[in-house]
Amino acid sequence: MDRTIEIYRDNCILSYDGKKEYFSCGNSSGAGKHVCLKLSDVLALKVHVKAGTLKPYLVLHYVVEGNGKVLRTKSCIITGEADQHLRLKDAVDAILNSFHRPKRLVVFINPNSGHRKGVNIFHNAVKPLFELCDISLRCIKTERPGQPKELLEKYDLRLMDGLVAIGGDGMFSECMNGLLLRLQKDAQVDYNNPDAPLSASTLPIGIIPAGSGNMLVQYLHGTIDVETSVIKIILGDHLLSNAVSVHQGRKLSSYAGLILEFGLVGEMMKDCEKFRWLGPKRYNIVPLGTILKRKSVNVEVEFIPEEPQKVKAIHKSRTFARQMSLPASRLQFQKRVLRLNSTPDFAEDQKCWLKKTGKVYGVDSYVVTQKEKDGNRNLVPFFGDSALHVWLTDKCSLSSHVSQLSLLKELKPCWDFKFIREIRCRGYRVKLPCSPFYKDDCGDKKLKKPLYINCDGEALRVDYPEFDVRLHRNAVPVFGKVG
Ligand SMILES: Nc1ncnc2c1ncn2[C@@H]1O[C@H](COP(=O)(O)OP(=O)(O)OP(=O)(O)O)[C@@H](O)[C@H]1O
Repeated sequence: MDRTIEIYRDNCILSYDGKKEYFSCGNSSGAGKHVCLKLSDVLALKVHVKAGTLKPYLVLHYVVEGNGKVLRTKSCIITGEADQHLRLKDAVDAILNSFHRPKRLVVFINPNSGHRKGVNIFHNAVKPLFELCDISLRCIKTERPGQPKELLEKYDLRLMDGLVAIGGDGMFSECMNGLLLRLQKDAQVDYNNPDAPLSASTLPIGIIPAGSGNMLVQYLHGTIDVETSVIKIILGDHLLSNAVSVHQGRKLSSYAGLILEFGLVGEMMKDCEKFRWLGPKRYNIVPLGTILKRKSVNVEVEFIPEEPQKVKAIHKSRTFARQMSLPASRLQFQKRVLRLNSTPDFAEDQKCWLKKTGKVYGVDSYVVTQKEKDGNRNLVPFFGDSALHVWLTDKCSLSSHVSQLSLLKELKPCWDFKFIREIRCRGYRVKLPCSPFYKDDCGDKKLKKPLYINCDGEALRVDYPEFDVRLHRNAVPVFGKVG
């Protein structure tokens, strides 16, 4: 029987058995097995030549869902005549091109993340899949902290459809910082001013888990499976994620894309850094010591409360535009993304600031917030929330505090405690009125003893008795879909 091969109209790729009764995809494991695929699950269609006979055949590579939200690749052989192959290949390639999947990626590998497997992961699990899908890669193995930021400062962004960080949350954060800072410079944004609207990125960032902390990947894909992360990047879907900026001493200290925890958790990260030689195990051991010596600190937290009405109005007035750093041609790849004045004009809102004061163990905020799903106690991540979720941990017994932190670690609701005060806001300022300070040569007040913020898994030093945090909505697209 002659096998002709066709693209069927309902978005399935199929081989036609010649009887017009059913459509099937020739399968290497045996004839007659019918595979129905959505074209959006197709990764690539490759022409191969059978050794000896020189007869060409096609191999279709596609995605299937496995258990526990994991994605896997599968392939099947499609037989037929050479002219049919050509027709099918052209048709499939045209369809795949119309999906605007990334074609050129810059990959930053942190070889020292987690169990130091980043380079192996790249060669064994990442590169082969990207190559299969004809994605050209510029691969940079980092040699020191700060390198992605340095490279991105000058990198020709026209040469990429996205960034990929192989490492942990810290590596993602560093790439995001490098990209956002570069874009602020290009757009001449006064990034040292906490109230300056952020120029958002239209270049997506992907993350492939290889670190000790892979929370962002877990949030995004519901699994920290490497192959799933690679497939999600290839498929090109992305969601808009918020970021926050941290300013102190009239300067931008950092952006964060995941978490910002001042006080106890910041101290934990600083203590963990001293035990880096222990590897990822340090995160299980060292925090116990930090919590035993926990200290509260007097704070004044001034914040701009969430105002749903107002936030909605601001969204309407946003315009659509292109990444300033990208030439028009590259934008074929970009989905239309909001060109944000991602921060509402805070200066206008000075009157709206509210204040909470007290002695606290921490002022913590999630950039990716968590919402309870369907009334049950399981939390689902929310990347584009209209406000920051901030909580103050007041003085409490050690046992209650440990219970609360354990819930937090297990990603369970942990705010139903009397000593937790919650705020939803668009930005806040932490003042440390009772922390000893001195005046430096410029007359600026500086803390005698630095305090720390856990900024996306890295310890960020607080040197000034005041710092500012601002939410920037939809600041950066991230490859993947929640779920
Ligand atoms: N080659 C390198 N050597 C050491 N540190 C690096 C290197 N490249 C990047 N870094 C820095 O390492 C930090 C942590 O990276 P990452 O999140 O990938 O690893 P992690 O294992 O999850 O975290 P940590 O190492 O802090 O436990 C990042 O802030 C990044 O700047």
